[in-house]
Amino acid sequence: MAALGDAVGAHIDEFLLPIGPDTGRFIHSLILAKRPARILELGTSYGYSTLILADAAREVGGRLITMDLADYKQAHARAMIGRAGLSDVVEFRLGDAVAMIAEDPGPFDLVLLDIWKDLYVPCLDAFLPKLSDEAIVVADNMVEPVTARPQVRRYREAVRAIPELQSALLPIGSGIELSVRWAAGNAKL
Ligand SMILES: C[S@@+](CC[C@H](N)C(=O)[O-])C[C@H]1O[C@@H](n2cnc3c(N)ncnc32)[C@H](O)[C@@H]1O
Repeated sequence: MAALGDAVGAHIDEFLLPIGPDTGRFIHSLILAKRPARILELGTSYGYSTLILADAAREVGGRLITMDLADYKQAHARAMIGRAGLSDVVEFRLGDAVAMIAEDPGPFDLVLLDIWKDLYVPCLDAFLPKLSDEAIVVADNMVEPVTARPQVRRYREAVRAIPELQSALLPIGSGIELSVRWAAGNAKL
């Protein structure tokens, strides 16, 4: 079994690893309800979650920026988005997400964090100053896979230590941490 784990680890980049249908349905509903204007996806991969985010973004007149390091994955995702007639909703950005977030002026109204798990905290640090008031951050893989738990635990600790973010772990799909930015001065608080 250990050998199988090592073999999977060596080829992890080739697997699909999508958010799955439950998390997909949840985020789709969230977008229809909150109507974010500017959505950021960290981890395009082959476009499973990109299609869901883009479909919801189109319904509410929003735009999606999606980032990934792998050109061959984004090429596939771009083709799928084209076939779905969603190309005008999505902007594909290729490169290191942490660097590309730093270059973007923001604001971000909804973020899907589904990149390699050691990058969750660096990505959080990069997009935190660019979140709009009441922005939502959905971070995937809080429960599964088990091998990612030490890294996602560090993310949960980091996100819960930020006073302007209210956070909860939801048992949806692979486990998601849902955080909302409630800044001081928000009349709803
Ligand atoms: C779990 S997959 C994303 C799955 C996708 N959200 C879905 O539901 O189909 C994580 C992705 O993060 C990408 N990635 C890893 N390191 C990155 C980095 N430094 N910058 C941008 N993307 C990166 C990988 O290429 C991989 O496609």
